[in-house]
Amino acid sequence: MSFKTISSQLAAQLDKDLMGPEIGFTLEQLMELAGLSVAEAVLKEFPYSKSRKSQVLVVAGPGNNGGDGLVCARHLALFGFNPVVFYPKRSSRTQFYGQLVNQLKFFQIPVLDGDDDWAQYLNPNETLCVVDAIFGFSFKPPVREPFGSILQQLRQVQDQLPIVSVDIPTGWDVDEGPVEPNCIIPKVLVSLTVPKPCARKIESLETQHYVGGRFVPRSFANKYGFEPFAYENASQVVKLAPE
Ligand SMILES: NC(=O)C1=CN([C@@H]2O[C@H](COP(=O)(O)OP(=O)(O)OC[C@H]3O[C@@H](n4cnc5c(N)ncnc54)[C@H](OP(=O)(O)O)[C@@H]3O)[C@@H](O)[C@H]2O)[C@@H](O)CC1
Ligand SMILES: [K+]
Repeated sequence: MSFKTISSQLAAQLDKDLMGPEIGFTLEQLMELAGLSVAEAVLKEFPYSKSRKSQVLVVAGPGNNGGDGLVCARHLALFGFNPVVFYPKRSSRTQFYGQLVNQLKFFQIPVLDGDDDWAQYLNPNETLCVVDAIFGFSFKPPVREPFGSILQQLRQVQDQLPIVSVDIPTGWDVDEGPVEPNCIIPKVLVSLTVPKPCARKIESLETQHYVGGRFVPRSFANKYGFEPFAYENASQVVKLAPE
């Protein structure tokens, strides 16, 4: 396997390091770059064109993975797509999520909550892809509602409606991969900063693998045991060659 991975524990440690006193990134900075990188991966895999449908459904979870989705939706709108955000569980953990929702309203991007009819957007004739920003590296199985039934509905349409997973395919064990039955299989995985071990379980024929979250220098990458990824020019994502 040509790409290095780091465990979920080390990923959380890397996150803490980046936002610690020495380096001092804010969560908002990292989330902005993470969300932008996912939007760029969507643009590369599903090029937006005047004629083709351009609706993208972003399903956002209650944590920072969800926050990445809220940021991604805003950049998708700027890229010319028509995003719709389904945000069923809004944790009031940080007031920043509320600001991200205000920005979506500012862009007139619909933000659906738990009792809206979100499934109407699972129509492959209207929607280009679904961004899975439900859970990232803090997912602990088994899935708790309402996300179990949400994942079931995504699984049912995934062959017609491609899923783009942010950092971790939701429902997969971060280190072991799809251990639970009936996991989703994303068409695109955008690993953030560095792939986690579950990324080894994607099948390159089925899933295109990008790395995004371009915010660490070589020295920091090496400290965590990986080489910086070969981003081109100003691009915020790099596509990893299929194995
Ligand atoms: N440097 C980086 O890499 C950057 C990382 N970033 C992003 O942060 C992500 C990690 O974010 P995170 O730590 O907030 O956790 P995340 O995965 O969103 O989920 C936690 C939430 O899910 C919930 N939950 C958990 N299990 C559940 C279950 N079975 N069933 C139901 N609910 C469950 C849990 O609820 P709780 O268990 O607390 O009640 C909590 O609310 C990371 O993957 C990347 O995308 C970028 O933003 C910035 C740069
Ligand atoms: K995800």
